[in-house]
Amino acid sequence: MRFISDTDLILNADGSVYHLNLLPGDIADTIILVGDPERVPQVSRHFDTIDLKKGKREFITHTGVMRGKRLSVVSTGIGTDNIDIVLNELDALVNIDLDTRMVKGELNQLNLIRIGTSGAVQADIPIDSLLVSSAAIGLDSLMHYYKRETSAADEELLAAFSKSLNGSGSVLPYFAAGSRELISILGNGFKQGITITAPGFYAPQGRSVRVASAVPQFFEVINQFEYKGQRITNLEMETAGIYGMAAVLGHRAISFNVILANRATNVFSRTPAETMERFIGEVLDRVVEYT
Ligand SMILES: O=P(O)(O)O[C@H]1O[C@H](CO)[C@@H](O)[C@H]1O
Ligand SMILES: O=c1cc[nH]c(=O)[nH]1
Repeated sequence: MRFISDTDLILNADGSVYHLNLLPGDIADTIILVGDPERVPQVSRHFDTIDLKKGKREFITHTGVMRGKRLSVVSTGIGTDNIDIVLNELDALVNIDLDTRMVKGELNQLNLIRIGTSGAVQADIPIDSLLVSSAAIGLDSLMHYYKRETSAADEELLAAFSKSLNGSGSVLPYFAAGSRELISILGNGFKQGITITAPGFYAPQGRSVRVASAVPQFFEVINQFEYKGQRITNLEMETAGIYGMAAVLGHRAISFNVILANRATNVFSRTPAETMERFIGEVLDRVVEYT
């Protein structure tokens, strides 16, 4: 088995992983991932006990127990560059012996459940609704750096999308599916669709403020793309990285999108905090009951 060097996996003086500042045992095997660090206490206030609070930079973790189920909530900050860090370090906490720096003989599988905000791209997806990402297309480049296997069907969809987005070839997208098992257990009854994970909030999501977009028709392509009955439903900034990294590391992931904006109708929620609060409660109820 391969020894993992001091610079491949950096540990702090107390033995904790470099960015998350966590030790093995600090996390549960079911983890809620949120972008905004301020959403961490909004989730953990539903726990009956909070046994651990740690953090560094934007990566805040609370671990506790809700109705007998041990849960962690971890903030990732914004973007898939942070997802690379969070998923690798969470995996290291459960699958690498940090004393010997060897991969464990028996691997552990985490349940990773994202609750994030998002913008819908279809007029029929209401603001203040919850949507599950069946899969995601990453317009960032994270998963191009990892060896991975993809199915022929996924590659076909991706090729069709890539062709319609950029004849010029300036964007190299990747496709990553969520855990079918988690989606059928936890996502039952919610609208589902393909999420676009963008490497930014403004031009990379088709927004125009002062500088013109270099990818013409970005929004129209995303809004009109259809492949064998599948369509793109929403835009955000982490899900493709979470789905891609969870798959290569052997974990299960599902992403819940709290729809605060509708980009097709240009309407933004008037009650973003209340909507988030309601769906945190709903998702946690399902997580506690079914995982
Ligand atoms: O609400 P969170 O989880 O941060 O997610 C969304 O909000 C941020 C942009 O405002 C991006 O991180 C996007 O993915
Ligand atoms: O439009 C939106 C709303 C929330 N988060 C995003 O990334 N985009």
